Amino acid sequence: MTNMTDADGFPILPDDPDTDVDDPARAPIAVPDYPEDFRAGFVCLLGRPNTGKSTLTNALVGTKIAITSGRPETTRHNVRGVVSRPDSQLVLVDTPGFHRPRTLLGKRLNDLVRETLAGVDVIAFCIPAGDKIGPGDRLIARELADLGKPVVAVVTKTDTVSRPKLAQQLLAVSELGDWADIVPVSALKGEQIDVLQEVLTSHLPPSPPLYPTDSVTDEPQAVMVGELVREAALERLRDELPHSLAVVVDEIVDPATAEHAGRIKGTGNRLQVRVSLLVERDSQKAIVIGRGGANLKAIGTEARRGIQQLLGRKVYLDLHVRTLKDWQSDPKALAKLGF
Ligand SMILES: Nc1nc2c(ncn2[C@@H]2O[C@H](COP(=O)(O)OP(=O)(O)OP(=O)(O)O)[C@@H](O)[C@H]2O)c(=O)[nH]1
Repeated sequence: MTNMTDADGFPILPDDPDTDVDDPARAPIAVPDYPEDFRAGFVCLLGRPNTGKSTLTNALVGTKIAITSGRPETTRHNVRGVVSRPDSQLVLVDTPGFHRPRTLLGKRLNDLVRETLAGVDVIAFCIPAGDKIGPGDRLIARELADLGKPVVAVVTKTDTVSRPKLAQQLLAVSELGDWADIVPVSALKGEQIDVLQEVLTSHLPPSPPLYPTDSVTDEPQAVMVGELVREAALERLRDELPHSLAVVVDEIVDPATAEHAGRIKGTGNRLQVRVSLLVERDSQKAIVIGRGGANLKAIGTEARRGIQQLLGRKVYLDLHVRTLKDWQSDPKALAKLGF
């Protein structure tokens, strides 16, 4: 390594002819010194909806970055978290659930999953300890067998079953495919998380760190803010609006640095966050707003709490409900929403 450093004190790395410059995610970044045997790479958490992928991502990274909820299919973005340790860096890609395409949105999600898998070093296939292995799991196992990548079978939610049941499930999972390893974990209780970290890291290639070693996620702040709002909305609306809700962060204005400082009266130095909740029909708009605005108020309160925790400062959250007709089946609308 060279002794030259940039303005922030990071060493400036020499050009590396082996670097795949076409893939920005693989390009080395300037980082403080790292050991020669450092390992780094991407891991993708995969599994049917509701198998605990988001919760496990959060447990591995140690900070809330992916959304979780009791409802299936809540993860629409590939949220990445970075686990940095002295000898390794694990970049987590939390994928949307694998499911049969219903709307165009469903189809896009599956394409996204396959695209994601092509670029990772190791795959973690999540199967809950208490769920019977079904056709969905077999479908995923078949797809994974052809990839030629190491797959670690992760038996999740071990706190929900007895020891004998867990032993049975481990046996059933071992018969489902040819796994590099099988690791039982409870993300909720924090059990075996370190073991899973070790096992996943063992499948990473030798590589310099891929991200600054202090970063938790590479998701733009706005996406994380949007996910927190969507999580709060899904929790509040339960069965009323399963899949027709999208969230767009219109604007995040910091009065301390913005040119038009203090645009909203009475909000002081709070960060001003404007978010639109998009529904497909006007009737759904009424549901989101609720009687006397009760739903919107509750969603705002819950989301603001999460955003303040995430950003570590007071936030003024401005929520709008808008109708964008049939957004789930409109490719232009989908592209605009980042799908
Ligand atoms: N008891 C228990 N519950 C868990 C555990 N991990 C996740 N859960 C619960 O299982 C449900 C689904 O978890 P998620 O992490 O949202 O699952 P997911 O696979 O990311 O779901 P999708 O985003 O729909 O694909 C939530 O209610 C979690 O609280 C665990 O270790 N133990």
